[in-house]
Amino acid sequence: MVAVRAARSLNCGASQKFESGKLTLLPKVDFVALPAIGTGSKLGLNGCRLRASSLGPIKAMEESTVSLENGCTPAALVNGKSLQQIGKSTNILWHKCQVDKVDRQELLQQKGCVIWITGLSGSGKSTLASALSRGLHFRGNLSYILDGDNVRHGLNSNLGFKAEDRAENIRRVGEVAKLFADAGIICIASLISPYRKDRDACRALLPEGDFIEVFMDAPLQVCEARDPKGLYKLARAGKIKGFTGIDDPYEPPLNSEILIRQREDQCASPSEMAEAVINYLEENGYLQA
Ligand SMILES: Nc1ncnc2c1ncn2[C@@H]1O[C@H](COP(=O)(O)OS(=O)(=O)O)[C@@H](OP(=O)(O)O)[C@H]1O
Ligand SMILES: Nc1ncnc2c1ncn2[C@@H]1O[C@H](COP(=O)(O)OP(=O)(O)O)[C@@H](O)[C@H]1O
Repeated sequence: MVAVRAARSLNCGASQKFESGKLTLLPKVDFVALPAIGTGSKLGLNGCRLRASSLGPIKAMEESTVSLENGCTPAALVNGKSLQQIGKSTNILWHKCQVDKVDRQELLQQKGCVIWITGLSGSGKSTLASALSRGLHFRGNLSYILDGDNVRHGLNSNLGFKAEDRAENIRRVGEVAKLFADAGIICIASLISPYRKDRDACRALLPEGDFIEVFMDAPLQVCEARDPKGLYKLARAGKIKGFTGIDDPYEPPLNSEILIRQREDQCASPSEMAEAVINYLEENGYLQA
């Protein structure tokens, strides 16, 4: 069963768009020939035009003067803007770009947001992420998946599974997802993300509504019976310590935007789950600029 908060819920029957597990091919995006860029020229995708305000000549660099106090300490002001300290970074300045999120969204004809899929190992997070990305692609919407397993192959390869490492894993993915959303992309983050506090911190990074939490509500028995990687077996045998659901906690969301309830005898197909999320996005205006 799939329950969607603030949008209509979906039952398990197949729909036209996802008949027999297949996605209907919708018209693809057309690319137009790009004119030479200069003052007043416009370029776009799908007939979309950039806002005229974006197209003025771009200054290579604002004249910046950093005055030094006492010979070595940077002053608090650069061109009237104050330098900041963020965490361990001192004397940093936020640079604004002439092309902003609204411009990128107009180009892509969609709104950037984060679909955050959380649940136990084996609950179907990666399966949903993949079906969703495919469904969006065939509709002409740009998405990108940040999968926990995959991100741990690179950006987060220095992190393990202790609570602090999981928290840092989620924090980094939350920050990257925020950048993707700012790029106008529908970012699909698929991680166990077992702690409520860490997920809520990611939610707080984004504008209201742009963090859409999807809870894969599959009981441990269902996930353990699936055990596609054999990890539950190893955890039960004591060969993996601190495995989520076995000897490490999972805190389910209390109020996720979308709930996907899976039981042995009642399980929506991957394309039905994807359709529920796409419906939510459509009904909440994310699939148009
Ligand atoms: N101790 C322990 N606990 C849970 N999971 C473990 C563990 N060790 C390895 N794995 C594998 O790592 C995948 C989860 O990575 P995540 O980045 O999503 O985890 S977390 O959000 O930081 O908790 C997870 O992938 P999924 O099965 O796709 O969820 C597991 O394959
Ligand atoms: N809706 C579903 N119905 C039946 N099996 C599913 C469903 N979603 C996922 N599975 C199966 O469950 C297993 C775990 O799915 P996966 O997406 O890898 O989970 P996770 O990413 O949460 O670890 C896979 O073998 C997958 O084929």
